[in-house]
Amino acid sequence: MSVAEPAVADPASADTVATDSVAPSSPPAPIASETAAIEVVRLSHTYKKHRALQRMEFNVAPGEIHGFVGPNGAGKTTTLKIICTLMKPQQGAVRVFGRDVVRQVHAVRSSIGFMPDHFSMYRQMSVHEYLDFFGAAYGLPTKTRDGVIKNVLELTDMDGRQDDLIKGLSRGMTQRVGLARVLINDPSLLLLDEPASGLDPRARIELMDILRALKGMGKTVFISSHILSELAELCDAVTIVDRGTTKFSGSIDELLSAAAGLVTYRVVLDPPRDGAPEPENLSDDLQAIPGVTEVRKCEERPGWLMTFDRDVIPVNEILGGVIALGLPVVGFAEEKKHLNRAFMELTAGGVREA
Ligand SMILES: Nc1ncnc2c1ncn2[C@@H]1O[C@H](COP(=O)(O)OP(=O)(O)OP(=O)(O)O)[C@@H](O)[C@H]1O
Repeated sequence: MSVAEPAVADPASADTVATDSVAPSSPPAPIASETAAIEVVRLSHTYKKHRALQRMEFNVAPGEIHGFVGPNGAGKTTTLKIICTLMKPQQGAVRVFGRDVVRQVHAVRSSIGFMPDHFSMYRQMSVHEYLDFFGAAYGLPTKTRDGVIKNVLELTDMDGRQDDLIKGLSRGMTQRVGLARVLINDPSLLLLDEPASGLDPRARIELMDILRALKGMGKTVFISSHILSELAELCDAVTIVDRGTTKFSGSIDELLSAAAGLVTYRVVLDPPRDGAPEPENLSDDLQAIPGVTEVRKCEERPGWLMTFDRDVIPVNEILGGVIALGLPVVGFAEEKKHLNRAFMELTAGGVREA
């Protein structure tokens, strides 16, 4: 990593670093609030003879958390590397806050923080030494670095861990240090390639909470994953890609309506008093409600998952059917997990379950 030209990622992972940049002679012009955080326009990329991206097209609005989802080999990492200026677009254009990733590479780099899917850490360093190293690489003056490091450790819920050695950290903690690293230059846009991969459920939830807090600070978060359900609760919008093409790009609500009529609702019942068992045949009773196609117990949270086709039977009739059974209903809400079904329809490859 060069100090004068802070890399936004592990340079070793770059295939073709964009080098024909034009150094800005004056500070970049202010960004209009309506300018898209990311614009990908008819982006194509071929590795030797293998076409990885074919006229990929989508926009990311500023301030949103935007999921980038696709099966293995769909082209997510290639797209991310082009957005973060580690590779040049062969065809098409990419702009970050209105700035071209080839012609305005310095301005783009100063506005982004990229966390690759695999990144090497200096395992013998303490957390503070590691972040201080990257702070220096980003050109932060020595006297301000400690304050910045304190801030990014707070943001990533790592305060008090600055003296821990990186080699002793769990995978979840290591990911947080990686996130702290990309926050060092206070980027407006975070590009995160599969940040939740390999994390246990608790670490995933904690990571998602941190990303929500970063959104609350006005940052735009672009996050890739194989797993749509992992992002559904987090994201405002999602782009689904398969075999290098965009299959869907829009809000989660638009994705829901683009999906087939099949939906899953989670019904939560007031638990029986004094540890008494749930009513017998509960599953069969729910299954017997007209229009219900599948019933199963929710594994992660309390409640039962009921699947039905809302184009065939209105949601309120299903709820009416549950209440008519005399069950003490305390919750009835749509499960975003059935987005997986939309994903399966939109992609040929399918989704890897968490
Ligand atoms: N350096 C490379 N040389 C040749 N082919 C490559 C190279 N990098 C990626 N590819 C191929 O390009 C396609 C897109 O790969 P990419 O890594 O962008 O997909 P991805 O969606 O990130 O996949 P994954 O989720 O598995 O990381 C894949 O078929 C992949 O094998």
